[in-house]
Amino acid sequence: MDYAGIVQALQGSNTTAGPLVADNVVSRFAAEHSLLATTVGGLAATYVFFWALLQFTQDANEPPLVLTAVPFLSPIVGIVRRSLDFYVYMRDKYPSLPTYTLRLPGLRVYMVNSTSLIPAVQRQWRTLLFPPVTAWASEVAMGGSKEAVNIIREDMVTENGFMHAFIKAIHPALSKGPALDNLSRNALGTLSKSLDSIAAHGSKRVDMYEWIRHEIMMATTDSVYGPHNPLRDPANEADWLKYHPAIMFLTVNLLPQWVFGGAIAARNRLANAFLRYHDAGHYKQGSVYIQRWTEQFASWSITPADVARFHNGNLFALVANTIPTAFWTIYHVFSDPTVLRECREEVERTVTLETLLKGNGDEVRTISAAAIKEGCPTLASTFQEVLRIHGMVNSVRVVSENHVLDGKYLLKKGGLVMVPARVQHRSKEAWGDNADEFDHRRFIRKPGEPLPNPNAFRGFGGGTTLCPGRHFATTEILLFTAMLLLRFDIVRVGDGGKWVLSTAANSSQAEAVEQPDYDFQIELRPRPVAARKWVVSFGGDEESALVAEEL
Ligand code: HEM
Repeated sequence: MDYAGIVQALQGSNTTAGPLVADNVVSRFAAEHSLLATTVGGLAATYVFFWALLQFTQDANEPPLVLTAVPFLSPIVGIVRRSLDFYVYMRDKYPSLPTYTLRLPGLRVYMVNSTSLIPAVQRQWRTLLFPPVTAWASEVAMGGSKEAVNIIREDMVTENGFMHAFIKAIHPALSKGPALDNLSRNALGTLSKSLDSIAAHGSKRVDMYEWIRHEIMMATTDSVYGPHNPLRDPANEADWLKYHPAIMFLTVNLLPQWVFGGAIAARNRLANAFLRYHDAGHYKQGSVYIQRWTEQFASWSITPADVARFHNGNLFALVANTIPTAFWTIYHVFSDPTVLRECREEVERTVTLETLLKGNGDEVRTISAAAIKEGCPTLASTFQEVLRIHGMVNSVRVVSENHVLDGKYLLKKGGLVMVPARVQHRSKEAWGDNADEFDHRRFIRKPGEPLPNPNAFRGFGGGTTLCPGRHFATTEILLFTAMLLLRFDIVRVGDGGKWVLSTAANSSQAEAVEQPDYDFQIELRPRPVAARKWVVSFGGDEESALVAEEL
């Protein structure tokens, strides 16, 4: 019976036929629609069941529960719908909540909004653990064997466990000192050679992101892996480009692995290339960093096949964030005439010119890392503003036992704590009313003005997991940008020469920095001094490391 028929029958029940006819009509309707009634009833019962489950399993002392309209599913819908904007949207929707709970199927997520709660989270690094996140990625995204992952998982709390020992072992090779200077010197050596070659051949048109990606990839991996850098083989670089976009999906692990068959095959080929590098002992000619890194695995009896798999993870740490950060820095410096002028003036003042008396009187121009550090506050501030505006790390911690955060909020064992950088970076309380705008001078220290709250800056994370590679990345990016400023003009090709900031909505959330949604062409035009001899100097008696937090 269709709708019109039902209406007609029910209207008929008010006529002379009386209540008997009406009863018949209703029972016929009920009989014919029993399936619909059962379904609606079932759905209602299911809804009530899950709603009750949600309410009864939520402790009153946990952070307030939100997004419960469709129990366990509303948060997923919100995350999928709003993607990167989800966390800021939630902060604005619930401005009075320092922290809140999201309930997903089988999982509690405690989101941290309030800047003042961040030190409390970071202090509890033995209870709110980062190593399980690394162990998980080692298994599902890098394909580590069960044996190797068990070694990583065995003790994730004390200094006796693999992860803490590992981080402790690599830190000195990435901290101020000769090992870091060598890393930076070699990376800048590769970049200089590439710029020399462009300068020698006149202008060059490139796709901006792709060009920076390749340059940073080669410079970083040359300096880390040494003369036998596997990424120098174009086949290995191509395999990285096939594997990299799948890392986020492999880490989330919702879809079956065969969906990513091509990416996994590329990952395995790349691991084989690293295995050959490892077996030949080529790391011994690489940086101190890669030597310590490798020795650490060996001392925990992790097999070469697994070491090779974890090289893929190391490659991710090395380049996944350095590349987009370099891109946005160069973009913001060259796309805005004011930023360009101010940064170029600063950098030009640091250059020392030496005329060689021997030979034919050639000139040598030297950029010193120490002089850039001391003399370029606007460039340094622009770099930090890039990390503030484009930094999007979602620091995740696993709750290893019930814990009352800051004496107020019960966090239950097995839950996740998340500190989304974007919430902090777009906080008006921390950064003022123009928090959403790019202000290249924001980080320049002005006398009498208070410094911004350091907890609201999450570009390199914070606490015990503060990025150990931050000095290397900072030095590489700032000196690359400085060399470009000195030697090249950059012109936007197409679109009437207008620089338009790319959206970043499709960014992989495995990364700590947004990635542009599209690429575009630029032309590198050598300035009159471009083809002269340029030298980048490090070390000596000077303090050369561009230490991120000292900028
Ligand atoms: C601009 C470039 C970079 C950015 C923005 C960046 C960002 C970050 C962030 C935000 C974290 C903390 C993650 C968290 O707490 O959840 C982190 C951790 C880490 N980063 Fe970086 N990173 C960069 C470059 C590098 C480089 C070049 C290396 C390697 C030499 C590196 C190695 C690491 C490692 C090993 C960790 C984990 C630390 C731990 O487990 O305690 N990063 N990075």
